[in-house]
Amino acid sequence: MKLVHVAVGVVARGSNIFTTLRAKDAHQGGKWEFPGGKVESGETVTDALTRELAEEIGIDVLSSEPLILIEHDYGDKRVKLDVHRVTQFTGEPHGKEGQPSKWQSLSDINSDEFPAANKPIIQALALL
Ligand SMILES: Nc1nc2c([nH]c(=O)n2[C@@H]2O[C@H](COP(=O)(O)OP(=O)(O)OP(=O)(O)O)[C@@H](O)[C@H]2O)c(=O)[nH]1
Ligand SMILES: [Mg+2]
Repeated sequence: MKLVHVAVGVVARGSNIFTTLRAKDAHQGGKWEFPGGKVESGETVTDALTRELAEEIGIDVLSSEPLILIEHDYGDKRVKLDVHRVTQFTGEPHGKEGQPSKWQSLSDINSDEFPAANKPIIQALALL
Protein backbone atom coordinates (compact mmCIF):
# COMPACT_ATOMS: atom_id res chain seq x y z
CA MET A 1 0.00 0.00 0.00
CA LYS A 2 1.36 3.41 -0.86
CA LEU A 3 2.41 5.83 1.81
CA VAL A 4 0.57 9.17 1.83
CA HIS A 5 2.81 12.04 2.87
CA VAL A 6 0.89 14.58 4.96
CA ALA A 7 1.92 18.02 6.27
CA VAL A 8 0.33 18.64 9.67
CA GLY A 9 0.40 21.93 11.59
CA VAL A 10 0.28 22.40 15.34
CA VAL A 11 -0.90 25.97 15.78
CA ALA A 12 -0.45 27.02 19.37
CA ARG A 13 -1.21 30.11 21.38
CA GLY A 14 0.35 29.64 24.78
CA SER A 15 -0.76 26.18 25.88
CA ASN A 16 -3.85 26.16 23.65
CA ILE A 17 -3.82 24.34 20.35
CA PHE A 18 -6.10 24.95 17.39
CA THR A 19 -7.97 21.82 16.32
CA THR A 20 -10.58 21.06 13.68
CA LEU A 21 -13.13 18.29 13.28
CA ARG A 22 -12.73 15.89 10.34
CA ALA A 23 -15.82 15.53 8.16
CA LYS A 24 -17.91 12.42 8.90
CA ASP A 25 -17.32 10.97 5.42
CA ALA A 26 -13.55 11.60 5.38
CA HIS A 27 -10.85 9.08 6.31
CA GLN A 28 -10.87 9.00 10.16
CA GLY A 29 -14.07 11.07 9.94
CA GLY A 30 -15.56 12.47 13.13
CA LYS A 31 -12.15 12.68 14.81
CA TRP A 32 -10.46 15.91 15.86
CA GLU A 33 -7.26 16.73 13.98
CA PHE A 34 -4.48 19.21 13.60
CA PRO A 35 -5.10 20.96 10.28
CA GLY A 36 -3.06 19.92 7.26
CA GLY A 37 -3.16 17.75 4.19
CA LYS A 38 -1.36 15.86 1.49
CA VAL A 39 1.98 17.04 0.15
CA GLU A 40 1.50 17.35 -3.60
CA SER A 41 4.18 16.45 -6.15
CA GLY A 42 6.76 19.19 -6.55
CA GLU A 43 5.94 20.69 -3.14
CA THR A 44 8.17 20.81 -0.10
CA VAL A 45 6.53 19.96 3.23
CA THR A 46 6.68 23.62 4.22
CA ASP A 47 4.99 24.61 0.94
CA ALA A 48 2.23 22.09 1.63
CA LEU A 49 1.86 23.21 5.25
CA THR A 50 1.54 26.85 4.19
CA ARG A 51 -0.98 26.02 1.44
CA GLU A 52 -3.11 23.68 3.56
CA LEU A 53 -3.30 26.04 6.55
CA ALA A 54 -4.27 28.93 4.27
CA GLU A 55 -7.00 26.78 2.64
CA GLU A 56 -8.32 25.10 5.77
CA ILE A 57 -7.95 27.65 8.56
CA GLY A 58 -7.20 30.94 6.81
CA ILE A 59 -3.80 31.74 8.28
CA ASP A 60 -0.51 32.68 6.68
CA VAL A 61 2.35 30.64 8.15
CA LEU A 62 5.42 32.82 8.65
CA SER A 63 7.62 30.28 10.41
CA SER A 64 7.44 26.69 11.57
CA GLU A 65 9.71 24.02 12.94
CA PRO A 66 9.63 20.22 12.66
CA LEU A 67 8.11 18.50 15.70
CA ILE A 68 7.82 14.80 14.85
CA LEU A 69 7.59 12.43 11.88
CA ILE A 70 5.16 9.54 12.24
CA GLU A 71 4.44 6.58 10.00
CA HIS A 72 1.20 4.81 10.72
CA ASP A 73 -0.66 1.96 9.03
CA TYR A 74 -4.45 2.20 9.39
CA GLY A 75 -4.97 -1.01 7.44
CA ASP A 76 -6.99 0.82 4.77
CA LYS A 77 -4.34 3.52 4.38
CA ARG A 78 -0.72 4.23 5.33
CA VAL A 79 0.25 7.76 6.26
CA LYS A 80 3.46 9.61 6.98
CA LEU A 81 2.61 12.61 9.13
CA ASP A 82 5.23 15.34 8.89
CA VAL A 83 4.22 17.39 11.91
CA HIS A 84 5.39 20.96 12.30
CA ARG A 85 4.88 23.45 15.07
CA VAL A 86 3.73 26.76 13.62
CA THR A 87 5.70 29.36 15.55
CA GLN A 88 4.60 32.54 13.75
CA PHE A 89 1.52 33.26 11.67
CA THR A 90 -0.82 36.05 10.67
CA GLY A 91 -4.60 35.85 10.55
CA GLU A 92 -7.07 34.36 13.01
CA PRO A 93 -7.41 30.56 12.74
CA HIS A 94 -10.98 29.50 11.90
CA GLY A 95 -12.73 26.61 10.16
CA LYS A 96 -12.54 28.18 6.72
CA GLU A 97 -14.16 25.19 5.02
CA GLY A 98 -17.07 25.24 7.45
CA GLN A 99 -15.56 22.55 9.69
CA PRO A 100 -16.08 22.90 13.45
CA SER A 101 -12.98 24.08 15.28
CA LYS A 102 -11.82 24.77 18.80
CA TRP A 103 -8.79 25.77 20.82
CA GLN A 104 -7.99 22.91 23.17
CA SER A 105 -5.67 23.27 26.09
CA LEU A 106 -2.93 20.68 26.01
CA SER A 107 -3.93 19.32 29.40
CA ASP A 108 -7.51 18.72 28.16
CA ILE A 109 -6.63 17.06 24.87
CA ASN A 110 -7.95 13.51 24.73
CA SER A 111 -5.96 11.26 22.38
CA ASP A 112 -9.01 9.04 21.88
CA GLU A 113 -10.76 11.88 20.04
CA PHE A 114 -7.91 12.05 17.48
CA PRO A 115 -6.81 9.53 14.84
CA ALA A 116 -4.62 6.76 16.32
CA ALA A 117 -1.54 8.11 14.49
CA ASN A 118 -1.78 11.30 16.54
CA LYS A 119 -0.94 9.69 19.87
CA PRO A 120 2.84 10.35 19.57
CA ILE A 121 2.12 13.96 18.52
CA ILE A 122 0.15 14.61 21.68
CA GLN A 123 2.86 12.92 23.76
CA ALA A 124 5.56 15.05 22.08
CA LEU A 125 3.60 18.24 22.80
CA ALA A 126 3.30 17.34 26.45
CA LEU A 127 7.12 17.18 26.68
CA LEU A 128 7.70 20.68 25.28
N1 LIG B 1 -4.76 16.79 8.50
C1 LIG B 1 -4.55 15.77 9.31
N2 LIG B 1 -4.56 14.51 8.79
C2 LIG B 1 -4.35 13.50 9.65
C3 LIG B 1 -4.13 13.71 11.05
N3 LIG B 1 -3.96 12.48 11.64
C4 LIG B 1 -4.07 11.55 10.67
O1 LIG B 1 -3.97 10.33 10.81
N4 LIG B 1 -4.32 12.15 9.44
C5 LIG B 1 -4.52 11.44 8.17
O2 LIG B 1 -3.77 12.04 7.12
C6 LIG B 1 -4.42 11.81 5.87
C7 LIG B 1 -4.43 13.05 4.98
O3 LIG B 1 -4.99 14.17 5.61
P1 LIG B 1 -6.16 15.07 4.98
O4 LIG B 1 -7.41 14.30 4.85
O5 LIG B 1 -6.19 16.29 5.83
O6 LIG B 1 -5.64 15.43 3.52
P2 LIG B 1 -6.16 16.65 2.59
O7 LIG B 1 -6.41 17.87 3.43
O8 LIG B 1 -5.15 16.74 1.48
O9 LIG B 1 -7.60 16.20 2.13
P3 LIG B 1 -8.23 15.55 0.84
O10 LIG B 1 -7.89 14.10 0.94
O11 LIG B 1 -9.68 15.80 1.04
O12 LIG B 1 -7.64 16.24 -0.34
C8 LIG B 1 -5.81 11.30 6.19
O13 LIG B 1 -5.83 9.92 5.91
C9 LIG B 1 -5.96 11.53 7.69
O14 LIG B 1 -6.77 10.53 8.28
C10 LIG B 1 -4.14 15.02 11.57
O15 LIG B 1 -3.95 15.31 12.76
N5 LIG B 1 -4.37 16.02 10.66
MG1 LIG C 1 -6.80 18.26 5.43
